[in-house]
Amino acid sequence: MLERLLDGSLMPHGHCLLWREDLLFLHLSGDILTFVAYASIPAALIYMVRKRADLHINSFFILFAAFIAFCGITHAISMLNIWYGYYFIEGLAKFFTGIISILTAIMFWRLMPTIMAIPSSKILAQRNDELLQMQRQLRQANNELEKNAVELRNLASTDTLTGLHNRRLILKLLSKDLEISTRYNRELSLLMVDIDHFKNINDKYGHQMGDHVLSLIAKKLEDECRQTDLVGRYGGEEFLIILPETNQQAAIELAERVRNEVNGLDIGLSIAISCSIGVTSLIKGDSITTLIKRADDALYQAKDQGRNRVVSA
Ligand SMILES: Nc1nc2c(ncn2[C@@H]2O[C@H](COP(=O)(O)OP(=O)(O)OP(=O)(O)O)[C@@H](O)[C@H]2O)c(=O)[nH]1
Repeated sequence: MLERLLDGSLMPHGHCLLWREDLLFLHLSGDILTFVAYASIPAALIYMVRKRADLHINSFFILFAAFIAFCGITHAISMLNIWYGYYFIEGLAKFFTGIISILTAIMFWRLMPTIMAIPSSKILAQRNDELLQMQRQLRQANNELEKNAVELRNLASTDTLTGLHNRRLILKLLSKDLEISTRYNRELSLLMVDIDHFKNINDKYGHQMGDHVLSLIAKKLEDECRQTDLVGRYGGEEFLIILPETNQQAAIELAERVRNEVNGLDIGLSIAISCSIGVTSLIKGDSITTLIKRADDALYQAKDQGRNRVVSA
């Protein structure tokens, strides 16, 4: 075998293409088309890699571009060798193409798990649907949470029996009004309303009737006040009315009207309903504690003087 190689009988005879034009055309056109394609594919791959730097298989695409480029070069040289004899250069190009092909094949197989893990467009569409559904559910849950939060806020600030502001909120509002009135030197008055002998109603007619009377009186207080006045339930049968921009005289007049209306309530009970009211107005240097204390003291005096009356501090 070695002797046959050395004596020259195994050496190829060259590309004479049998001296036929049709074969020449066939080979040439095939090589030209392949060369054009092999030149444009690496350009497309490099363009893609530059635009999609986020893809983690970009090193494979670069190697693949080099592999295609070398294949193109081999085809180009084989065209030249139809007329010339650059067989060494062609052999060299084929050799490097072979090496780069092997590297590409190895890298391709190594990347196979990564490529297989890329989800198909069908799976992506399915996941997208799932995400959209989750988003809808989250939005719905969020709406319910917001609704609950509003309800909780109302519960935290509203007295459930009467629907008035509860003690926490009315004190907070009073503190705010006090601050504003003090700063801008405005008038502010306060009524402390307490139902007289309320215990008797509970004792005689039961707690449920007591609740009913409480809510009727609460409604009456609200009806008698202006929109800008603030009515709250301060304790069991005790109410606080904040009267912004109201002087003592106007507050006493309102208190008398309220007392009269409550006294005139006809609930069909044998016990007459009445209330006592302590009135006070803001004076310089007042704090929420001194203001409430004065209203409370006035209320105490009203009770002391026989109830169903208004006392101003
Ligand atoms: N039905 C009902 N009763 C309540 C509520 N909160 C407090 N009370 C009752 O209100 C009554 C208050 O009684 P007292 O503090 O003795 O006062 P009073 O009977 O109104 O007498 P004076 O205030 O002195 O005129 C008690 O019997 C409490 O149980 C409530 O939410 N519903």
